[in-house]
Amino acid sequence: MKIGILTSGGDCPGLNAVIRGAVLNGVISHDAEFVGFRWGWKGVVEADIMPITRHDVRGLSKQGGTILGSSRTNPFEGEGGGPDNIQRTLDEHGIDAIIAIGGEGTLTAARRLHDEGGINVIGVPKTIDNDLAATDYSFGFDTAVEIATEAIDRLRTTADSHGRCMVLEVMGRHVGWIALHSGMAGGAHAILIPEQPQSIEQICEWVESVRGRGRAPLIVVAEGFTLDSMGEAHSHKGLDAFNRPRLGGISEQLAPIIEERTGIESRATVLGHIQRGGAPSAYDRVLATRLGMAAVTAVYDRAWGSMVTLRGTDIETVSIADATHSLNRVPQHRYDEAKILFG
Ligand SMILES: Nc1ncnc2c1ncn2[C@@H]1O[C@H](COP(=O)(O)OP(=O)(O)OP(=O)(O)O)[C@@H](O)[C@H]1O
Ligand SMILES: O=P(O)(O)OC[C@H]1O[C@](O)(CO)[C@@H](O)[C@@H]1O
Ligand SMILES: [Mg+2]
Repeated sequence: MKIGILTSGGDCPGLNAVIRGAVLNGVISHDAEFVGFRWGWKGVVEADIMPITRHDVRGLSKQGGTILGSSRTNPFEGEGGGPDNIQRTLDEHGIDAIIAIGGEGTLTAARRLHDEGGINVIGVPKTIDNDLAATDYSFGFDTAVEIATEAIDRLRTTADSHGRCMVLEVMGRHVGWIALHSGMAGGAHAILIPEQPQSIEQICEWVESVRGRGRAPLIVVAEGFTLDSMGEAHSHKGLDAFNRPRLGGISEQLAPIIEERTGIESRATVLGHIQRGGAPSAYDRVLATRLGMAAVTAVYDRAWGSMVTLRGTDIETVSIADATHSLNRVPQHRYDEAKILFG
């Protein structure tokens, strides 16, 4: 078989490890041939296709980013878009199946191409946010948490030196998993996540209680967090390619308010894309490699329209529809557990 691979949506440490896992399993176990679509669905729509050999994936599991490039192109748009045109392109290039590695948007597009046009697609979940349902963890999350935790550790020493309040902003558009895990790992005094709007009074109460014990307060906030007085998440950077607000900057809103209300000098740090760059952790390399290998097995099982997933310690297969109908949000009991440590 000839299998085409694409990476779409925001990049994520571990994408290259998925590609390597797929190619090695395909070549070794099935004598498969591989090509890559450049820049996500854009490469499918524009037939921008490159060969991927076993040689091309050498040493790739530790490499950040994606050798194929990524974008937020919609595969239903443009001259070569839509299931009929895409099937024609696949036929012209003798491609039997697509392995689509992406988040909820990419996988929804993959499901529609399969359901509406019969395209042979297998999905692989990727997101540093860990917001995809139907998989216990997604690769990239562990790496992002590690990077955010290191940032907390570093902010703590400078905060202590000046007696300041530090507000660290991490990614997490709809869910607060990165904030929750890095905040717990780094001993944050408050963790603010999209699932749990808070009042500014409550935040300042936590800050003052920390100062009362002679400590420098450290707050972790996810970019999608809202104060209970805000209608929607803070955004001042315009829209993304799919016309959604680009988030970021809530920490810069909070720090001056905290300073004004508590009198504690406060600083904001936006960690941004540092969380998505660089080498994946060992955990993410293993998870990504296993998912890539399993995606090829799913191709040979002709399990079209399904996604490979982590359940406990096993890699399983679910329908993409099941994986995309809801988000993996931080449940109440996990927040309540973390909250015992606030203030
Ligand atoms: N319902 C949909 N139908 C068709 N295409 C879609 C749909 N939702 C998203 N897409 C396309 O898939 C692209 C990738 O989706 P998106 O930008 O949300 O990234 P993602 O795969 O979810 O990864 P990330 O974790 O970065 O959000 C979108 O830019 C859009 O072009
Ligand atoms: O800056 P970009 O690449 O458009 O995307 C940023 C978004 O992508 C993510 O990193 C992953 O979905 C979000 O946390 C963030 O809001
Ligand atoms: Mg998305």
